[in-house]
Amino acid sequence: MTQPSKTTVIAIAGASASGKSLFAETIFQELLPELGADGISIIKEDAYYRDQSNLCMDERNKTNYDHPKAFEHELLSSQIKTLIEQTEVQCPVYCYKTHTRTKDTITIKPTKIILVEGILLLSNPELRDCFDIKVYMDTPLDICLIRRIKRDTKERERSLESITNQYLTTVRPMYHQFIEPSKAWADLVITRGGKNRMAIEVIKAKIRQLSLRK
Ligand SMILES: Nc1ncnc2c1ncn2[C@@H]1O[C@H](COP(=O)(O)OP(=O)(O)O)[C@@H](O)[C@H]1O
Ligand SMILES: Nc1ccn([C@@H]2O[C@H](COP(=O)(O)O)[C@@H](O)[C@H]2O)c(=O)n1
Repeated sequence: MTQPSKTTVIAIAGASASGKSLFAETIFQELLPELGADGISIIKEDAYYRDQSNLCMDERNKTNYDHPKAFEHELLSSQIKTLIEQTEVQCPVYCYKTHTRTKDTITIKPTKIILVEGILLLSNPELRDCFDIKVYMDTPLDICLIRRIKRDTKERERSLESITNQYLTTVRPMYHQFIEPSKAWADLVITRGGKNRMAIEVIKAKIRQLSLRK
């Protein structure tokens, strides 16, 4: 994106449980002391899953959460553009248990560096255009599945049966249809997940360099 503003927006995309959150959170936590809260922030694409409060739980359970239509990408891109214009936004808050947004929002203030992480960030042309640097976490799908099972049973209150059903019906097919092809748009492809120390250091060095810009 051609952007004379002081903001740099970095996308971190890739399969579910490929390590996007860990990678983004590690960079954020390690740079926060030097860049400060007005220097760096994180936005999660998951916060922009569509509100489903009008649907009953049975209907919500049937949603394909790995299809681009499940996200309000137009709200995400418009909020990124608002932040680039140096105006704060109200980011939705999403609940994986109820499959919908809560009534709360979180204020996100403009920062010099914005990290955005999510599965389908590079699949949407308008959204893609918002990013100055596009990173793709290229973790093998079997490793992602093992990590997703561990994470979703512990943190998202899912049963093994629901995880494996969802994986076979939507997660895996949508990965092949939308996520894997979006790797072609990436500037950097990261192997070995959210603990790839060299990749973390390379992105941190680039962010430090960009943060010195007026
Ligand atoms: N390189 C890695 N080694 C071990 N565990 C990892 C690694 N990368 C990520 N994880 C773990 O795998 C799980 C999924 O990672 P997460 O960052 O939540 O993925 P994503 O945001 O892509 O869905 C988390 O529990 C995380 O701590
Ligand atoms: N109600 C929901 C919403 C999303 N998911 C799954 O989350 C995955 C994306 O988040 P990651 O942190 O894993 O990247 C996506 O694969 C959806 O299947 C869900 O299970 N329930």
